[in-house]
Order: sequence, then structure tokens, then C-alpha cells
Amino acid sequence: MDFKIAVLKGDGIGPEIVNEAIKVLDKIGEKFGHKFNYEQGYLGGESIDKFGKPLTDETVELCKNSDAVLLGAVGGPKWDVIDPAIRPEKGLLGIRKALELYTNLRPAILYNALKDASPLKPEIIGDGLDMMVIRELTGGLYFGKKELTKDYAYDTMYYTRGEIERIVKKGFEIARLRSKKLTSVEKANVLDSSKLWKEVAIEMGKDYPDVELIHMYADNAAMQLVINPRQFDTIVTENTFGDILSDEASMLTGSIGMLPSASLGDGKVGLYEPIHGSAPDIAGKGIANPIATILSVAMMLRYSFNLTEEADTIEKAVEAVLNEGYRTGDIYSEGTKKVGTVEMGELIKERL
Ligand SMILES: NC(=O)C1=CN([C@@H]2O[C@H](COP(=O)(O)OP(=O)(O)OC[C@H]3O[C@@H](n4cnc5c(N)ncnc54)[C@H](O)[C@@H]3O)[C@@H](O)[C@H]2O)C=CC1
Ligand SMILES: CC(C)CC(=O)C(=O)O
Ligand SMILES: [Mg+2]
Repeated sequence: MDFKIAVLKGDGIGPEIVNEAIKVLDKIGEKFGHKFNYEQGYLGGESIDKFGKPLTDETVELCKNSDAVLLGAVGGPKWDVIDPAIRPEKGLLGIRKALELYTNLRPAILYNALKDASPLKPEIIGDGLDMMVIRELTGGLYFGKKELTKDYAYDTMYYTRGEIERIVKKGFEIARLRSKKLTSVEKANVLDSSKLWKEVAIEMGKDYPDVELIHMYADNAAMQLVINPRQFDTIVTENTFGDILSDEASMLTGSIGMLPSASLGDGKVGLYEPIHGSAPDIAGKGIANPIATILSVAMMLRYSFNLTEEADTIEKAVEAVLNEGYRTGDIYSEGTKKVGTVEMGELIKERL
């Protein structure tokens, strides 16, 4: 089959990691008889440099007219200016909103081979970690009314009942396919938007009597992730809480360079990106871990193209390379073999 993929490499390590993911996709195409056609668009800092704004109508159109979007990351100190209207991150929020990608799936899985890279003690890791963080992606603090003046500033965590219902529904549906345990994370003790969130979760829970629903405050969830992460299976939460908790969960699996994501809506186009940012501190050094991006294209194959065997093949290749002891710097430990971004991409491609 033929697929059109919009590629937004972005800034910092974005181009380095996306190049490796494309190599892997091309090899999958060869092996299984698919043709992936790429069209490059611009987002974030590179778009500011070229067009004076972080997201253009052309990029939105390109994405809307593709079968899926592959994204690297955006941002960096070069664009850290005070004018909030032209920050690279605005482009990222803009494309998520334009495509109405309200569901962000962030699976945090600890690979067996990486148990030594996790900061958790073996008795806490037990048989391993496998959780799904479902983050609401087009509402909340990042999209609410805001103002910045010299004397005061505010952001608003605004949610409609409908916005909460559709993401919590995803939470129940996904939990039902997993271990039937859903943790809804909010801060209903202090935030009104969280009070509504919790009320909706309780109401919707009546339609899913087979799924155990647990309510947890976000600050407690941050702590529980460290002391007892195995209690979590599926987490559903608001945009900002999900952003923070998924970065935390990623480190339990060894590195933020390991965690992929899928951003989905009710339309046809899904967007796939690692959960990390543009890592300006290591950009251009050839040492970034490309695995989160490579696993993101596996999610693309699974969720957008329904190519399950192809997705499994990528995930198994990643596991095989890790089992053989190859590591980028972020997951390196004594006795393993340190490799760079390109070498890691090549190794995974060879194992497909
Ligand atoms: N989706 C996106 O495009 C995101 C963009 N950002 C932007 O990225 C820029 C940098 O943000 P930070 O807060 O530093 O977060 P970051 O995720 O870029 O980096 C945090 C730390 O993790 C390391 N890291 C990240 N990805 C890695 C990888 N693949 N391999 C090895 N190490 C990796 C970095 O070197 C750094 O030490 C900012 O402009 C920020 O706004 C941040 C998060 C997400
Ligand atoms: C612009 C930010 C919301 C990006 C980020 O940290 C993320 O999506 O994980
Ligand atoms: Mg983040």
C-alpha cells in the first residue's frame, strides 16, 4: 500500500532522530511491500526562521492532506524570546489543535534489558513496568485564556464537559483493553476544572462497570509513580498533569529518549512524536537516542495504518538491539556498548 506522511523534523535533535525513524520505515516498506511517501513541512523554530511564524497554513494543509504526521521536536534557546506569540512551542500546540488531536497516548514500558538503566530498585520494578499515560492534548492550561503583563500574568485551566467526556471515554476504552484499571488523575481538592473532571469520570464509570476507577490527586500520583509504579496500568489526565507525569514515567523506563507517543483525534490524521523536546544541550553531537522516535513510527503503523505485524516487527527489533547490549549515552551503563544516533538507527534497521 501507498501512504503519504508529512514530516516535520523541527529543531535541535529533531532532524537527527527523524532521519533514523525514516530509515526504519523505508526498510519496513521494502520488507512488507509498502511505499511511504514523505513530504517535508516546517514547524517551530525552523518555521520562524523561514516564514516568521512557528506554524503556517501550508504546514497545516500538508498535515491535513496526509495519512499521518511524523514530528521530531521544536524549540531551543535561539528562539527564547519574550514575545510569546512567536515561540516555537506555539507551532506545536497549533498543529495539535488544528488537527484536533485531543488524545495523546504515551506508553511507558520498561524493557527487560534496561532494568539496569532505571533508577528504581529491583524490588520496586518486580516483573517490570508497562503503563499507558493518556494525556488530554488540546485543552487545559496550555490553551486557556492567558495574559502576560509586567505586573501580573495568568493562564487558565478551562475545560468543557464535552472535552473531559471524550478523553475520559478513551481512558475507559483503553483500560478495558488492558488490565481494566483506570487511574483518573486531577486535583479536585483545589481546582474547579478538576472537580468537573472527577464528576465526569464518576458518571462515565457507570457505563464501564468492568473497569476499576481510581481517583488520585496529581501531586500524590507524582510520588506514587516513584514509590509504587506497578499500581498503575492506564492513567487518564489533563494536559499539563499528563505532560509532567509522562516525563516522570519515562525516566522510570531508563530515559526520556525511550518514550514514543501517538496523538489522535476523531479525524483521519494522527501525529507521532517522541515525548521529549529538542534537547539543545546535545543537538548536533550525534548522541541523541532515536528509539522514542522509532517507536513512534511503530505506533503510526499500528494506529494510523492498521499494520500490526509491521509495528510488532519494529518493536521486536528495538528489543533485540537492546538485548544485544547496544546503548546510546542516555541509557548506557557499565558493560554495555555505547553507540551514537546513526549507529543505533542502523542496528535497529538491520534487525528488522
Ligand atoms: N514536543 C516538543 O517538541 C517538545 C519541545 N520542548 C522544547 O524543547 C526545548 C528543550 O526542552 P527541555 O526542557 O530541555 O526538554 P528536552 O526533552 O528537550 O530535554 C530534557 C533532557 O533530556 C535529554 N534528552 C531529551 N531527548 C533525548 C534523547 N532523545 N536522547 C538523549 N537525551 C535526550 C536532553 O539532553 C536534556 O538533558 C525547549 O525549547 C522546550 O520548550 C520540550 C518538550 C517537548
Ligand atoms: C510545548 C509543550 C507542551 C511540549 C511538551 O512538553 C510536550 O508536549 O510534551
Ligand atoms: Mg513535555
